[in-house]
Amino acid sequence: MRRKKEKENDAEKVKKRPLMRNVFFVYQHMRKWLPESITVLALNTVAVAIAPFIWIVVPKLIIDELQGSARMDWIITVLAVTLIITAAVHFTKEACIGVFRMKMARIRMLFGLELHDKAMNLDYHHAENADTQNLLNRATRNTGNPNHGLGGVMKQSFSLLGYMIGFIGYIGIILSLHPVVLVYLLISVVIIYRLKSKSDKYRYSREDDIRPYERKSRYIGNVLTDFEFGKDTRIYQLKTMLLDKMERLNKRTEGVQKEINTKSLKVELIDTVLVLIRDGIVYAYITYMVLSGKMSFGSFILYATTINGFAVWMLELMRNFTEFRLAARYVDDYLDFMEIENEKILGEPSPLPSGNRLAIHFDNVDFAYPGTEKKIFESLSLDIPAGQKLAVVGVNGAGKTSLIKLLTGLYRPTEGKITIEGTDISTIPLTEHYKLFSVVYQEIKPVAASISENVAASETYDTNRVWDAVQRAGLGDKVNSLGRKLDTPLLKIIEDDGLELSGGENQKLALARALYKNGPIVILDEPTAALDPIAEKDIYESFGDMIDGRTAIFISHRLSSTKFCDKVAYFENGKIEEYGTHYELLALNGKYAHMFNTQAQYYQDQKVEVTA
Ligand SMILES: Nc1ncnc2c1ncn2[C@@H]1O[C@H](COP(=O)(O)OP(=O)(O)OP(=O)(O)O)[C@@H](O)[C@H]1O
Repeated sequence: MRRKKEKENDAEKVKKRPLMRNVFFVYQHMRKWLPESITVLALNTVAVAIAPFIWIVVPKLIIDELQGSARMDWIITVLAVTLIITAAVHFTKEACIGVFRMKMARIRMLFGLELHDKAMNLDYHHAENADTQNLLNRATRNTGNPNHGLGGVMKQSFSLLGYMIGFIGYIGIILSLHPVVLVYLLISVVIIYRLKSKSDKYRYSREDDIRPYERKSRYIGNVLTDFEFGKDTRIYQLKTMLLDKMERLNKRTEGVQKEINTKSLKVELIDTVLVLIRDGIVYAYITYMVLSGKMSFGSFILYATTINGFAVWMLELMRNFTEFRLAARYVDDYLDFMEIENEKILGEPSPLPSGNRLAIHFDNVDFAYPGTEKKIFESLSLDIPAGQKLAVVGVNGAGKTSLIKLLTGLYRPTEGKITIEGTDISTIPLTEHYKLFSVVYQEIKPVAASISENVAASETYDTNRVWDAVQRAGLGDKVNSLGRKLDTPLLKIIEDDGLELSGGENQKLALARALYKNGPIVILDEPTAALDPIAEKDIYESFGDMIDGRTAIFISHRLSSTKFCDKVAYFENGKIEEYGTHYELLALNGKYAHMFNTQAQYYQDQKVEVTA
């Protein structure tokens, strides 16, 4: 089973982008964003390539000179020049490391910004898709971890070219010793390298198995530490269940990691034995050459330091190269995410319908959520004339919120079309389309920013308009009672004195945001669920004023609220079962009337009980 999976993974790898393409992708961006980073890279390359040879060549020169004419002034000059060059090379390397580290951090941040921008602009259905979330997690490691993917390519490039040039220098010296020695050294290096890259490939493929465990475990970690889950986790004692789940996930992760480690340990062992044999043979050969008088003592020192340095150099080069290759492979994760395509608009882009009174038409719409079979809507048709206030009601799961998701463009119908003022919405670019709607959802999450910024959804805003929206949404008194008024920061997550609003206050804030946006189509999805009865009554009474003649859709389980709407559509299983005014539907005495009476009866019974 595992074999099969490994093969599948390998086959998938073959389909991946060429590694050099990934590397050039990183270099292109380095050049585009911070061209000086390439200069630093080049300087460091020269320093790295020169450094080891200074103290390989100079001892030979000095020993040969001592055994020959022994000119002290010559020796002192060589030593002085060598010391100056060593100091310059050392300083260049150190300075480059510091500067390059800063440049890399900046470039990773810029890659991160592009990633966030992409994530925010992805079609909404991706936000609910586990595969896309996995891709995003993998892509985020590229920008968050300096050793991984994009960061890894930059980091490993820093010394890699220097090591490669130095490698050529080593080859030249060893070739002058004996070509067979060079061939032998190279063969052993190739064997070790192949073993290591196989082990790295295995690691890469097995990390795919770990990822879902990590994601689930991270989710549980968030639930356990998130303020918002605090009540549920305590009252229902969810802690034990969640910790047990987390423990199981961590054990699975550990299991896979153990298999990966065992494999790389075996490779390390073979590597050590090969290095031992390799060095043993070469040292025996040069010792023999000196003893038989075929090599000077100076040359012995030269070759001994070369062979010694070569082994360390090769290991560094291989490690560097392997990590460079691996990092370049992981750049795929970033590109996979960045290359996710949004659905294209159909045909020529249409301009946004203009005006504040827009008619909406659902024309034979079919819809199933991506990756699911079940049709939520089948041949659904619905007309909402311009300026109409439509109440959408029905039991849980009837499709009310799905209707809104389709209208606002978060999902696209599988069949049929939705038009606004006759324009098929699938021909309107989404960023334009979103401008049409002022929506208040049942669940609202303010962001950690000031009240004004939350209302205006921007750092720049018109304070008078923000005040107006806040007051109309019924939040005026609350804001007036705060020391910093509209500038009060929300949430404690960033500011210590951040304000935590109650559920109902949050809903009023969402209402204020919708009023501020002033979109021509207003959608209220259970906007009063968390409001107290007085606030709810105030909102209903000012509903007409808030809507101000716009087309509005009002989803609510509180059927008394539908009285404020022109029409009511009663949904069941994705179909409109009943349609008419509130009073028409009551007179019909069907499902809507039954639901309404059930709710009303509950209140009447309470009244009777209290009177009794
Ligand atoms: N992202 C999704 N993927 C798959 N199915 C979904 C998704 N969101 C909702 N559904 C399914 O679509 C159906 C309709 O859900 P929808 O949220 O539209 O109902 P609703 O009428 O708004 O319910 P409620 O009154 O509880 O808010 C439900 O069966 C639900 O399970």
